[in-house]
Amino acid sequence: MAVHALELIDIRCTFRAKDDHSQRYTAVADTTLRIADGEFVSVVGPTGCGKSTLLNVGAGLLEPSSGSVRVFGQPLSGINTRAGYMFQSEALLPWRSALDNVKVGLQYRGVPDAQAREQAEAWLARVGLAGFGDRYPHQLSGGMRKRTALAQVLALDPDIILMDEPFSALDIQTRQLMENEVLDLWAAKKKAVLFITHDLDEAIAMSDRVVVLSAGPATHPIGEFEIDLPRPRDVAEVRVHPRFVELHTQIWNVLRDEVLKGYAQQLKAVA
Ligand SMILES: Nc1ncnc2c1ncn2[C@@H]1O[C@H](COP(=O)(O)OP(=O)(O)OP(=O)(O)O)[C@@H](O)[C@H]1O
Repeated sequence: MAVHALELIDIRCTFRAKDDHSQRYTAVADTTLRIADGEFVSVVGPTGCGKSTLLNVGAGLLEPSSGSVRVFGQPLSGINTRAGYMFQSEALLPWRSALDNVKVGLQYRGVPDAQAREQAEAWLARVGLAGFGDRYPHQLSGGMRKRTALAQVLALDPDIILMDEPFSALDIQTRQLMENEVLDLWAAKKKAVLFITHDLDEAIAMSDRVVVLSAGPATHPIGEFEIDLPRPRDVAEVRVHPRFVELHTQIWNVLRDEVLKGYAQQLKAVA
């Protein structure tokens, strides 16, 4: 049997409720998610359902209340050192240049300075930022900052890439450019990717497989779809492919009720 890059097995995550610490809130329950080596898997679900919680479990940043995590067949304890993590929010150090931001992870790993510089420059060039290495984050556009963050993650050559709505803050054109760039980089190295998004179009355009989560509490997978669209893909062009439209309809049929439930819960929470 093939070894999976990442396995989340029978995961449950229970937190103390934010407003009343005597109460418990089970965000995720009965969730098993396996990602094969080289597979691109997206997880979609209504807002607040537990997508980031699952990603944090896979990154080793959050210990589940029960269940287990395996990385290339080995039980995970502590931080998942084989994974690189790209967040929704800005993760660049504002006082470091783009080049130094990409270098920092390599330096923590003990790569000598000259070599770290060379690798960081090569990665900045690969994400289209050759010549921008001396700019500070505030001197870069939102898309350029995302490219820098991407170079920062990929420079470490992780076997697993965890991405939590990395492009949600970008305008649609920049977002599609970045999505295509990620697909090109992924096709060259074929790492396992766990991609979290609430955007179903993005999930279908990028992935080999889309997993749909239920609304919370006790979020769990309620559908799983193989995305059998041809590759290489252009995320803008693939959206008009008849099979894309078919898959979108099938998945949306499963997701729609959960989105409505999630929305109703949000309204209740602010009432
Ligand atoms: N540390 C925590 N303590 C208490 N509750 C938490 C904690 N982390 C997450 N939660 C709750 O668990 C649920 C799932 O949160 P999570 O951030 O994983 O959802 P999400 O699907 O990623 O959300 P979004 O779509 O808004 O990004 C939410 O109700 C959240 O308030």
